[in-house]
Amino acid sequence: MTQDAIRLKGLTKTYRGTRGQPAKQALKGIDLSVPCGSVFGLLGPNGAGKSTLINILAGLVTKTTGQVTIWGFDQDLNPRQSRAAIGVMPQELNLDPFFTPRAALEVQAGLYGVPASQRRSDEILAMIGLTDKAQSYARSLSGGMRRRLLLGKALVHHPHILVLDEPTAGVDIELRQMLWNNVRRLNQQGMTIILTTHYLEEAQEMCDEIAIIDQGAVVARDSTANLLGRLDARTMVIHPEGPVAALPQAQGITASQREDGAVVLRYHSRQTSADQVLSAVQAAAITIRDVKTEEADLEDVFLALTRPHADNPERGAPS
Ligand SMILES: Nc1ncnc2c1ncn2[C@@H]1O[C@H](COP(=O)(O)OP(=O)(O)OP(=O)(O)O)[C@@H](O)[C@H]1O
Repeated sequence: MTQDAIRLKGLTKTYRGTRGQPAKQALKGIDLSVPCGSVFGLLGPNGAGKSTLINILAGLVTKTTGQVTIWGFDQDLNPRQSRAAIGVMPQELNLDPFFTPRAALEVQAGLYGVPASQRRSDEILAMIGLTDKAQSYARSLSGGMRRRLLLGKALVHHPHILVLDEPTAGVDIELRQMLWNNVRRLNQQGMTIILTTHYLEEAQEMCDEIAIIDQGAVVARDSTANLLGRLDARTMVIHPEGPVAALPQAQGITASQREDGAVVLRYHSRQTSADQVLSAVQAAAITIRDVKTEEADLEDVFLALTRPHADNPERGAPS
């Protein structure tokens, strides 16, 4: 299958105002495609519209206008097939406290019409590390175990696409690693993964492609590598051998000195090469004891794209 796992065209959502509140347009015409087999990150500040988007995909929120195609099925024309193609691990720990993990998986499989012969509850329990808790009440499970059970529930109907809404918010390192190992394995087996996260480092590490949403619109959508390449701000930090008489001076380079004596040189790699920066250092008669350069990370890109100020050159039309 070469087509997109998800395709959104002109997707809008306006929540009706309640109790005198004005209506809120949470999505303002989203065009977005998620390639099959990718790990796709959906990022954005609080209130950007990520949950609204995910809930529309999951069939939990009704869109206002636009077209949603999931695994080739138009959500309006083929609601059953499009729902069957996607599994969602929600943010909230909404589990029935009186169900055991095994029962929760079986009931969920029943809801999706998975015949008993095709259910894989034991396999899923093993994968999420809950085999020995299979018969315990959900209310006796720890927060981490509940989260794992939610992942299991999202997988009962063998979906092509797995959506994870803030899966690692507030979880410990062990659980985070377990989740990511599972996600990587599922992706290697061909599953398309869509995830929202507040941990940009995590998105940088996990996602091949990223869309950044801000105020209901896509402000960037690119491969993670390209997004990182977009910001060409560089910092070179030089630890000099001895005291510095004068800071380097050259066009395109902003030099400053830290309290520990290190000289910090900021430049843009598209205009100034590292070689030119080093020449300026030499010209200032600074002997280098140690040098390191720092590149922009996803956090820098994210801030540059979602900063609410008008003087934000990065914040242009979506690519
Ligand atoms: N049921 C609702 N009724 C009215 N407004 C809503 C409703 N749900 C969300 N909104 C508003 O729509 C906008 C987008 O919210 P949404 O929850 O989709 O954002 P988000 O990006 O998921 O944020 P967060 O990261 O904080 O979860 C916000 O302004 C929010 O207040």
